Amino acid sequence: MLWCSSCSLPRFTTASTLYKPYLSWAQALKLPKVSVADNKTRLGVLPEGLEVVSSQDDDLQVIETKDEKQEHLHELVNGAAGSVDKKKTKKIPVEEDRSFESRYKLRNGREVLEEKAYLVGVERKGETENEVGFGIEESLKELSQLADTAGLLVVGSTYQKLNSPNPRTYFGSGKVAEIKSAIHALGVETVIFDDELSAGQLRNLEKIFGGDVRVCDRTALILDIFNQRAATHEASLQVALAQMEYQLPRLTKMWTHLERQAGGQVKGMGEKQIEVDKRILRTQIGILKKELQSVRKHRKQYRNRRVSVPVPVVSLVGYTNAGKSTLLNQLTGADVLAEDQLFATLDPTTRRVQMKNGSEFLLTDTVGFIQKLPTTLVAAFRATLEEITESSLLVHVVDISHPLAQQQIDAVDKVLLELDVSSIPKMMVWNKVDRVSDPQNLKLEAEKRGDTVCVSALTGDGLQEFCNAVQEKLKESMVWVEALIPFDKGELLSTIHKVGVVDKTEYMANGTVVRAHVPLRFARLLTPLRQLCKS
Ligand SMILES: Nc1nc2c(ncn2[C@@H]2O[C@H](COP(=O)(O)OP(=O)(O)OP(=O)(O)O)[C@@H](O)[C@H]2O)c(=O)[nH]1
Ligand SMILES: [Mg+2]
Repeated sequence: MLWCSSCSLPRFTTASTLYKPYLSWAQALKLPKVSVADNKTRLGVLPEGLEVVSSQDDDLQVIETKDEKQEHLHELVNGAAGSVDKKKTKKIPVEEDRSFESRYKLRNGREVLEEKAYLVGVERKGETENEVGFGIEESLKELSQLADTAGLLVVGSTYQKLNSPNPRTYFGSGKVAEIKSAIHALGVETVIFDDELSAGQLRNLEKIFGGDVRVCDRTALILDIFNQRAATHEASLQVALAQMEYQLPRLTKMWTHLERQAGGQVKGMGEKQIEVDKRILRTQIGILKKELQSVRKHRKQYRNRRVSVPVPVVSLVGYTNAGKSTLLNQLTGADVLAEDQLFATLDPTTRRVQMKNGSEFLLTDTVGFIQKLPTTLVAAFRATLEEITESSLLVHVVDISHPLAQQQIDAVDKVLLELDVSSIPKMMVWNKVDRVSDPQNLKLEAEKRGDTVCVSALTGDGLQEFCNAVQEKLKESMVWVEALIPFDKGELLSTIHKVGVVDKTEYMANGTVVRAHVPLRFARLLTPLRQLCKS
């Protein structure tokens, strides 16, 4: 994760040339961004190996005595020393003796040292789970996966029961002190909160934790992942927009250090600077929105062209990591990136699925959802998600082998509600059945529910049933027609086979009688031929 060198906010890099307002401290040092062995040492990865940039000799020692120090730290955190509460501070399982070398990861073609991260969450008093049913430990586990996806190394986590967060520091002073001693003992570089923090909370916590320790929240982490993964121009623009909208309210008080430096004699100087910064950011937001509009216009034209052949569009939606891209790849031979990480897909990909009976539908893979999805992101991705709103059928893909499958379903339904797609027919796919202990029983349960199919996108099990179910479901949004197609209009007949669901064809002396479900727009085209059939 990169950080702004002049303020306490995460620095979001982006492919967009429009947005490069800040330098990270690593860039300021003209070094590839790497992590630190403790709070003072800065290391640069050079082709020849490690170079210690810090001039302090004792920093060198820290690296050499790493294992010893690590042991000592474990003692500290596990309660042998220091004030860390054994019950509430839990180490997320990581390899105990992860060597210094193994912390190196290849990212964007460059070897970098993983930053050490510490996770912090809150359990509301009287609530054992949040609004979509995630308990605090489950939510922290997911946060840990997010951190891993972002390239961070989670070394510990903690949570506390609270009535309501402290407006200044989120937690009370006792808990903040406890976190401080834990993160210093572990040599943590980034503290990640599971809930959104205000600008003031971010600044105050960084001040208390001191040194180079950075504080961020779940939203910033997700934005960072999206930023790393945005592959197309449109995705980069959307993420940049979401990042700026996230930063705008957090600029408050960023410049108050100017007033302090001037001995308080230039009161209001910080205020003015905030206004200037906000204006610059707003201007950049405006430029980005315009650029996005033009990119979207272009995409819409392309989509309209596609719509002129009325092949039904089926959209895959679902929780991140449910297996949407794997399903698309299996059915269409596409090579969309599918991996065991969160938010592997950001851009919608559409491919044609051809059935054995000649029917076709277009299958669209979309960005995955997650609980506590930042509203700024939902808004930024609304245009991409337009693909969903214009589809004939939504297929909700669920990782049924996940212990929190039901909670994930609820979280997806919540986002779908925000997108206002209730009028579009929906069906459910229980994916990853190869990982459940009793697939037969699961299949019976799915049958009982209706509109639910069990598949394994990985092994291909159940894919034929899935396609059949999609066709049945698509019929709901189509109209029934009976038409006489003259023999010289053979191409029309093949289009009916492609875009509709044909029930029966009968060859007559003057043409072919076809009985089928077809999309409404196409049925209108067939009106004269339907009359022929009746006469
Ligand atoms: N065992 C098993 N693993 C699967 C199956 N389907 C997908 N996976 C694995 O689950 C992981 C996530 O799959 P993706 O297809 O990337 O999931 P996604 O829903 O597209 O995820 P996002 O793009 O992050 O929203 C990958 O490691 C897949 O190999 C399945 O049916 N069985
Ligand atoms: Mg995907």
